[in-house]
Amino acid sequence: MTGPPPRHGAPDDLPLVAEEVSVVIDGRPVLVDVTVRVRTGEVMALVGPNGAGKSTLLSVLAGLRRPEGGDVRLDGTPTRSLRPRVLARSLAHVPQDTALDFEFTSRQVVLLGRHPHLRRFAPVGPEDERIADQALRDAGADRWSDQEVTTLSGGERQLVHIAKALAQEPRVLLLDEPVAALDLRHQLHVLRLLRELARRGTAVVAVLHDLNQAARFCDRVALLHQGGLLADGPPELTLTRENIAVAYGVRVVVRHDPDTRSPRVVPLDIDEGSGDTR
Ligand SMILES: Nc1ncnc2c1ncn2[C@@H]1O[C@H](COP(=O)(O)OP(=O)(O)OP(=O)(O)O)[C@@H](O)[C@H]1O
Repeated sequence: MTGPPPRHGAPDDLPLVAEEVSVVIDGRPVLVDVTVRVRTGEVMALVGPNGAGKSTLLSVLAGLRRPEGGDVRLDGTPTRSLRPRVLARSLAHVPQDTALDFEFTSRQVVLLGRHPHLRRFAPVGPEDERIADQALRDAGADRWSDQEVTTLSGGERQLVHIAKALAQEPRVLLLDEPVAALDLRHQLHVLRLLRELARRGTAVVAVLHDLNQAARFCDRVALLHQGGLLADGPPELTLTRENIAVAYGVRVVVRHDPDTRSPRVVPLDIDEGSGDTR
């Protein structure tokens, strides 16, 4: 496993903070006064209906989109004042769309994750290669190391992009639907990997659609609804029948699952007249 050694005793460490962030696209408010504090050693799920603003918020957190209002700070410094290369030494972002149209092998793509750490124009060295190979193994993508990424399946490509982010050895890891294209085994592999990264001191934020995965694998769930945070806290406090009805317009029951020891959301029916109908 790549990454920093386990860190203990810093539960209040907040490397990345977004304060009252607002985003307007084509005159329409997409995020409204959203405050998110990303904690070291924690896996945070970002959930919410389609179009709620999850990817937009993630790209704001990643410093890829400048918000119209509010501020994002990395270790207290506004991300807008950091050069992308400097930001990339601390923060990695795995986008939803991982399509690539250049003829790189998986290993070459993963080695790109080392570039923020290299001196300008310096080639990758043996240590970078070791870290990249370890990242490929950790992500479960080493089988395709020498295969061109344009020839990979969607799920294989997703794992390679996760490996690239691991090779960056970030303190903050942001992932947009990281398990969306993966089969059951690879979903579990990646979700367990995120937990292990958090245990070793990484701050992890993942956009997820599966509320039961969020409940089981995440310490905290932030529920976005119409561009605002409807709830933010431990899964059992955010994934309630009431919150889910408001956000998704779906009637559910929430049970305690004795096998996973976490809340389990069972959808019953669409609740006509409520939910995100923007
Ligand atoms: N470039 C853009 N131009 C116009 N509208 C946009 C643009 N980017 C985002 N939006 C709108 O902003 C809203 C939030 O989009 P976003 O992708 O953040 O949602 P999401 O919660 O990630 O959705 P999903 O679960 O479907 O991926 C949507 O209504 C979307 O149509």
